[in-house]
Amino acid sequence: MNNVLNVKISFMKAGEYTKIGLAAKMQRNLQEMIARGQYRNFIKVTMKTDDKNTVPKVRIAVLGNVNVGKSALTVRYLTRRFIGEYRSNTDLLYKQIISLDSGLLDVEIVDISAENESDFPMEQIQWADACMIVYSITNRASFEYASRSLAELKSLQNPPSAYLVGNKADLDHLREVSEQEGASLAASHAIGFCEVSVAENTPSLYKAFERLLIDSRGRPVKQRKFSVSKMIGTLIGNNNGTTKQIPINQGTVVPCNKGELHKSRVLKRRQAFTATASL
Ligand SMILES: Nc1nc2c(ncn2[C@@H]2O[C@H](COP(=O)(O)OP(=O)(O)OP(=O)(O)O)[C@@H](O)[C@H]2O)c(=O)[nH]1
Repeated sequence: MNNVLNVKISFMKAGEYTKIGLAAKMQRNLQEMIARGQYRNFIKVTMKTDDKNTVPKVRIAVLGNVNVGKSALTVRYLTRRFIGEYRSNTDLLYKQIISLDSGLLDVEIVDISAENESDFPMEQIQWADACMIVYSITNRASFEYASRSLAELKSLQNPPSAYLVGNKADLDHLREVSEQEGASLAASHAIGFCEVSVAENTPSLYKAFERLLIDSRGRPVKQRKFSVSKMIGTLIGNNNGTTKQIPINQGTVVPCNKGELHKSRVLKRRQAFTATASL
């Protein structure tokens, strides 16, 4: 049995839909090969596109206090599924091509693990074009964290677009924050707001993400330190043992170790792309 299969394809002339379709087809074939046991440990598909023909990129940071449902919310948006438990203390980078009425968007979402309440994750916020601020309606401290985060955003010179989400609306009997308080906080920052239950699949969650994507597309492109490599990467199986794949449906997840992130890992991720797993 082969342990390693490394596949690299370059489509220089094909249109975006063709490239994405071909990459998805190749990914499916590879998954079948793994299922048949032909390759065990490590499979990588890299698709390079020419620089001129790229899908616009939008980066979203999902920010909120611990346990408010940031990971569940992000995965719900990307996969329409609810997954109850996630590893804490790990920032996760999700990549997915999303189709809006206005065209395709290459969306990257960082789900920021709020390890230390007093530390505002400035690096990730500066990286992002847009920010989804999440609190739990059952936890007042998380609402206060959201309020502080919005104040921090306001103080930035070029703040990302933002949207406020009150999660766990299904737990109304445990409610500590009224819907009116959420709406007022959002209104005071002139941003959108909705309450959702990620567990129960509230449709307004999708609209909230869409709003953020549309808002951030209308903003000037951020000047970034690092050039963008045009890559859709998929890595399935085990790699070096420091990161763990989270295979969820179709797409891409990059788990980033906390320590690494704090050393600008996310900002440098295009230079040192470590691991992606199929969503
Ligand atoms: N009842 C209910 N539980 C939810 C909902 N969303 C998330 N949860 C639960 O809340 C807990 C925390 O969810 P996570 O997605 O891990 O929260 P997080 O904000 O990413 O947590 P950290 O990574 O620790 O900061 C899990 O037990 C989820 O199952 C919801 O809408 N309703």
